[in-house]
Amino acid sequence: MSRIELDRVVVRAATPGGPTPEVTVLHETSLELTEQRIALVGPNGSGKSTLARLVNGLVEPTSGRVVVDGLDVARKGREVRRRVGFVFTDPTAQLVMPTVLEDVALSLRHRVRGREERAAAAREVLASYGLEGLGERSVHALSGGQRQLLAIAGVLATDPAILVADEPTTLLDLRNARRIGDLLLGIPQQLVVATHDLDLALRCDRALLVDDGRVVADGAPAEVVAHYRAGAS
Ligand SMILES: Nc1ncnc2c1ncn2[C@@H]1O[C@H](COP(=O)(O)OP(=O)(O)OP(=O)(O)O)[C@@H](O)[C@H]1O
Repeated sequence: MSRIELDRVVVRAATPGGPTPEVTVLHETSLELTEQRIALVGPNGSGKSTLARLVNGLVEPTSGRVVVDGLDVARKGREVRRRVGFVFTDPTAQLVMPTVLEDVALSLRHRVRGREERAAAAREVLASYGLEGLGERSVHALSGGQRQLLAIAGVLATDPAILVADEPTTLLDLRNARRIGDLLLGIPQQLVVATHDLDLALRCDRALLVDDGRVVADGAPAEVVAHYRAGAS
């Protein structure tokens, strides 16, 4: 299993024109994440996305270090991004090619050389996610559930060691949320998922409750979710 370490990480952001010149988005945080499935829960604006984005360098610490499988994210960003796949809430953020097949083929570009071989491999990927027959379609002509499935298929096709997902089920109906949740919980890679879907969090191995830029509870999901629910009632 992979290992994600945060060593005294602080994230501050400039707020030009705001009441203060900068805000602390994440107060000093040290963590070691070695479980297979880790959920980040907490209210809107608490810092879950920030924590998730630190793992692949989309957010840089103001101070402290983030280390992924021994690689310092600030120094080895490219290698880290190869190890860490990232899934966004809105899949259109990461579907960039005109058709479904081309999009998956793009994800396979480092692993499969040759146009024909890549197209064949992309078709296999689509079939394994139940998206066969949609290869020639525009990514914009898919349902929300199909689009999120395609985005995850594309990221997993790059063969990452870790998958970080930022609210991957927020835009989906119950059935698709469940389907995507089942898929994410079933992958062999380490999963870090920021989510408001407490059923999904409860099915993880560890949960962290983030509130106002601090990890305020950390441990077994049932306890952490109960703590979160008690605070919200
Ligand atoms: N670059 C930035 N500049 C200013 N403020 C920021 C910046 N990035 C994040 N913040 C603020 O930091 C806080 C945490 O944001 P973050 O997106 O991590 O929260 P979140 O828990 O993922 O929220 P949500 O559940 O609504 O997606 C928010 O108040 C946000 O406005």
